[in-house]
Amino acid sequence: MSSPKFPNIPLLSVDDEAAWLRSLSLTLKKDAGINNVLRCEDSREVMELLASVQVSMILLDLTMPHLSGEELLSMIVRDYPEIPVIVVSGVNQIETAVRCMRNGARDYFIKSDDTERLIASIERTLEYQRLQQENVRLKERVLQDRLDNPGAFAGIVTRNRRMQALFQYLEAVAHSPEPLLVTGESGVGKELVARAVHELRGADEPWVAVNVAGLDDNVFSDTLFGHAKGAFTGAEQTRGGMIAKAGSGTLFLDEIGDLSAASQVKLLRLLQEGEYYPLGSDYPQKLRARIVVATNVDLAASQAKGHFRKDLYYRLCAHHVHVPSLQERREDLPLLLDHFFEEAAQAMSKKKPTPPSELPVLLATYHFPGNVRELRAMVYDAISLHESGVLSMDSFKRVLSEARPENGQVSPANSGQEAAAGVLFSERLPTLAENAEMLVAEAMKRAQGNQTIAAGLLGITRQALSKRLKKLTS
Ligand SMILES: Nc1ncnc2c1ncn2[C@@H]1O[C@H](COP(=O)(O)OP(=O)(O)OP(=O)(O)O)[C@@H](O)[C@H]1O
Repeated sequence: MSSPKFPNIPLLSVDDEAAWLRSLSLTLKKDAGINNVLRCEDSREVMELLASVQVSMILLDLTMPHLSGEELLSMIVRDYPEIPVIVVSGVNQIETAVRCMRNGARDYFIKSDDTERLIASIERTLEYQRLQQENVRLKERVLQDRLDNPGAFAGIVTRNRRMQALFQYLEAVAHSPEPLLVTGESGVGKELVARAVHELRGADEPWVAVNVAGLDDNVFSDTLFGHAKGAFTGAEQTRGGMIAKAGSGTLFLDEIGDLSAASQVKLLRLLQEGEYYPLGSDYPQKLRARIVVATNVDLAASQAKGHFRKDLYYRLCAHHVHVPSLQERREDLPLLLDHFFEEAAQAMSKKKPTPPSELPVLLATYHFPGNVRELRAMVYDAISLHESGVLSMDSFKRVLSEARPENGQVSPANSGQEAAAGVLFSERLPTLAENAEMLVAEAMKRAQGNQTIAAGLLGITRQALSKRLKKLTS
């Protein structure tokens, strides 16, 4: 099977020496995996070629008959200023190098130099171009405020602005070869996001998900890389491993923040080298799949504390999206509720029930530590108990009251920090009656005027709340 072209837009190498062109192409392929190179031996043909073919960069010799490299450089910079030109010349003169750089060359190398520096410069240029293209695509998307492929996100129910912006970003980076890091609290929909990216890249390719939390290093290696027959006692069959299974599709590594230190080294090597050895095999295999990783751990903090490798962290967050918690996108609650009512009723072959109108109000007072997954579980529980008529709110109320801490403190729906920080008192301590008044007002606000829900938040009966409200207004 022929390996995919890299980079997807070809490099153009211009030199009158055919043997040099051939040897440079071989070196680029062997040492940098660059296998998409156009060669041109006649400098007079370059401008015509550029008019018909798109190239990502030009490697240009200087000493050539008919049209010299310096003359050609000026013409390229004038007509195609966006194409970077790296001069690769036999001329070892500082003045020539300075002149070329002044005239618009991006870099200058002597043919007798070792090729490592040249390759590093080509890689930097390609990376710079990739980021530029990504930037342009992002700008276009933000300006147009639309999605090219909304179908890929059909499974993610939302009308939140941040989620829409996240979808636009994902469309811009979907085809990048670099890994994608998806972070967010547990149950926010990270795997759904990863699947949407897979969809964007062409869902016909395989999707392979591996939860790496708690895998010891041997199991991690065997799961991902596979092994040759007889690699260890009990290895009676060859195992292809998950990377091979993912082919050119997506390899989703969940809970990456919990990856063991030894496995972090292996993952880093895989990403750096783009290939791996199945255990007991001497034949390297190519990584072709897109790697998408997810975690609810704060990886930046984790690497700062030394729990997660810094180099791997930077490699993984080439592209990064953070999925906001459900609490940060409360406007999605009614939509998600409706979606899960439909889904659960269908799964249990029941008629979709009519939910009481106070239900979204009640749920809006809750902080949902388990995010969308928790909401989904609540709905499924309620539907399983439901017989007919209007849906009962009992199962929802039970979860909410169980979530209330023993000391009666209510976890605020819109500010986790408030509870942690406690109440700040001014110099004059408010009286108990004043405090009670403030609490009642806050509960009524959060319950959007619904007395049953407000009473639940305050841990008193509806009648007791009603009495207090009457007192306040009398
Ligand atoms: N926006 C959404 N629309 C519809 N369903 C959703 C949405 N977000 C999450 N879900 C559902 O919630 C559940 C949890 O989602 P998912 O597994 O993607 O979360 P996660 O962030 O990957 O969780 P974890 O951190 O535990 O791995 C799934 O059943 C998923 O289908």
